[in-house]
Amino acid sequence: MATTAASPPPTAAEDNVRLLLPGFLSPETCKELEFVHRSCGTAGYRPSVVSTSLPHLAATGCGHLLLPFVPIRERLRDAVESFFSCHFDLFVEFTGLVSWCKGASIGWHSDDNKPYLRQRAFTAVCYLNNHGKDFKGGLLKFQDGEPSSVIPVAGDAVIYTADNRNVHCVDEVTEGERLTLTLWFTRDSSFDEDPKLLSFLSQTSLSYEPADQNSYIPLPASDNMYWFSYDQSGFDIRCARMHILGFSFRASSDEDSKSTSAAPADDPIELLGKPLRIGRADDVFGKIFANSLHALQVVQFYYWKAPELASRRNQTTGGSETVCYPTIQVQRSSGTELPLPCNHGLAQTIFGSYGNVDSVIEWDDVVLALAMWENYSEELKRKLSIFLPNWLSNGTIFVVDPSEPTQ
Ligand SMILES: O=C(O)CCC(=O)C(=O)O
Ligand SMILES: [Fe+2]
Repeated sequence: MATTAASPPPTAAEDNVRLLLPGFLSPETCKELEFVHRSCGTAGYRPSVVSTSLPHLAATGCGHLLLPFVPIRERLRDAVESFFSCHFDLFVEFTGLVSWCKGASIGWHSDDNKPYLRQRAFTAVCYLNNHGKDFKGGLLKFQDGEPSSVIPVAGDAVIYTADNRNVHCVDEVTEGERLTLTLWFTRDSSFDEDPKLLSFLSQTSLSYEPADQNSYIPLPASDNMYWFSYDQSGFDIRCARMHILGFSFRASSDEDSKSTSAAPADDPIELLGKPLRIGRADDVFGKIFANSLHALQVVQFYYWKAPELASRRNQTTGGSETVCYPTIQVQRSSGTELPLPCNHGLAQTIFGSYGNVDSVIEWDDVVLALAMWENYSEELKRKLSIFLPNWLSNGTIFVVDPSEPTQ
């Protein structure tokens, strides 16, 4: 008589437990997500990590910046449901951009290994920049099965089960900033991220007036969320991101700069929530930004679009295209730099230096970037005003076909 032995638990080697998806995101999408993260990121949940979660975006006046994530979440969920054969079963539990900065690592673990993480069924990690070029270290390794390690390449994604068939670790990042988009999927609808996001969006993004700039100006969260601490020292992430690109925050007017030096604010960090300007060496840009995050978003946009701006400039000087620049003066003065506590050397060490940052900038390009950023934000806001009523009536976030009538 045949005996039926209890089957051993499946191992990673013999089951479909993970899949690498090369080139899942386009280079342009990686750059767009990098722009969002470097404009909006806050101190992460672990040391040496900066993160941008979707609820954070929705709660800080940047609900429109959720839009680039929507098709990616959908495509990743389809890929996970199809590979793990669990069609129409999954909800997104968490979506976030994560920077693993110098010193960041995580030891062997599975992603559902804590009582409060049991709801996680699958993980998806998309890499937004490149091992070797943008950072050193930071390989993803699995204890068992194939592929046994993943070398991050911009655009590649890896999907895996969140249980103990995928015990994994990330080697320490020794230089630069390793950027990922991480999602967890759950079968338990009570952990669905969408209702939380919709609740924030319905509080902040329901009214839409075309050309209302206030509707896309970011609102800073509490200052401590931007404090990156490292070995007894630290810096404000907003200042550090500006500094890495060669800019600094300046007082909003000469009057202000006098009062700033005469009567410094109790906590200078609070100045980052108030109107200010930006400068570079002896130059001060004439535009007054609503707060530091507004300025940072424009500077990061300028950095994202730098190659396009340079080629536009060449075309313009060649006479083939006329670009209308708004007039914004640049003053040559030492313009008071805000007295902010920012350990610049440490910021440079933690984030490394970015590629393709010119030491000399064309202020005309910053003016053009500002106009392009306004158009970009306006367009996303307009799209959100079409999508949001559909999302609210469905209770989920999905790509809406704009040609379909609103429900
Ligand atoms: O970023 C990766 O490669 C994996 C991240 C990870 O293991 C985690 O966040 O739990
Ligand atoms: Fe993990």
